[in-house]
Amino acid sequence: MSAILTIDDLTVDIGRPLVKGVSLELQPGRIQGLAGESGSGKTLTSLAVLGLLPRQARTGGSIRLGDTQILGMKRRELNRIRGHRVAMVFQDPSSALHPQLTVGHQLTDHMRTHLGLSRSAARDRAAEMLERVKVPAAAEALGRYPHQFSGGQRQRICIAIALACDPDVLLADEPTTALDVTVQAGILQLLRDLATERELAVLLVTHDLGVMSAVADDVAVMRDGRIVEATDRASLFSAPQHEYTRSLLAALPGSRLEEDGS
Ligand SMILES: Nc1ncnc2c1ncn2[C@@H]1O[C@H](COP(=O)(O)OP(=O)(O)OP(=O)(O)O)[C@@H](O)[C@H]1O
Repeated sequence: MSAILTIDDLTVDIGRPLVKGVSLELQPGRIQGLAGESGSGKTLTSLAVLGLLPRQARTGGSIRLGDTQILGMKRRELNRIRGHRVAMVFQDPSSALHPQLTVGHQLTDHMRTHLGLSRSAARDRAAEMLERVKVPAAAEALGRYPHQFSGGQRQRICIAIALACDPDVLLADEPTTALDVTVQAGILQLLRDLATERELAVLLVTHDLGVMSAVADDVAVMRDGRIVEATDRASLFSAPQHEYTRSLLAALPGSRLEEDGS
């Protein structure tokens, strides 16, 4: 299958080299995990895809969406791609939503801008999207404000907004880290289902290999700006090749228990 997004030998330098030759391919319907400890360059890699790096950042290599080179694209051109063909979900759903605008307003604004839908068509689609991400009482939910929802429901709303314009690629940066453990699994399952049914290519950035083991098809492990290991999920967890990957796996709660024999 051909890649929808291809990152090739990406470098990011902000006063010093921070991403040092990262290559990744995202395929439709698959979740590509990007793991590694804090500061390894995961977020800078996803920000580069969105063209959201700080102005002083110098980049090298290429990022192609289909056949289009998007690294170094002008802001105006990127705005058309961002939110429409490439969408994003961040760690903290509370700060991603505007507190003083209803959920319906935020969902429909986005669709009207990118898809040119009429007010009523956008509203119908917004209700459908909320239903799909399993926000209860979707039609009434459109008239409510973000603070009237739980953290997990807010993240579902962010996912609905991200997917409202039917993007090809979803970048999810620590999408469950800010959430209660009890709701994390539901959000991950939702991402898994959406990737499959919408042929969505997902880049899932997280430091948590437990999250990776739940949903990623493929996992790349980053350390100090480089990918040190990239393989399918089963191989990574059953036969990690790199010492650093093994140390990350050993830090997972389940493996500690196994080592203790308890
Ligand atoms: N605007 C910036 N200016 C200078 N250095 C930066 C900037 N943004 C990030 N860095 C540095 O780049 C490195 C990689 O950061 P990045 O946020 O990509 O890591 P990460 O793997 O996503 O970690 P985390 O999980 O903590 O977000 C870190 O050393 C960080 O301090």
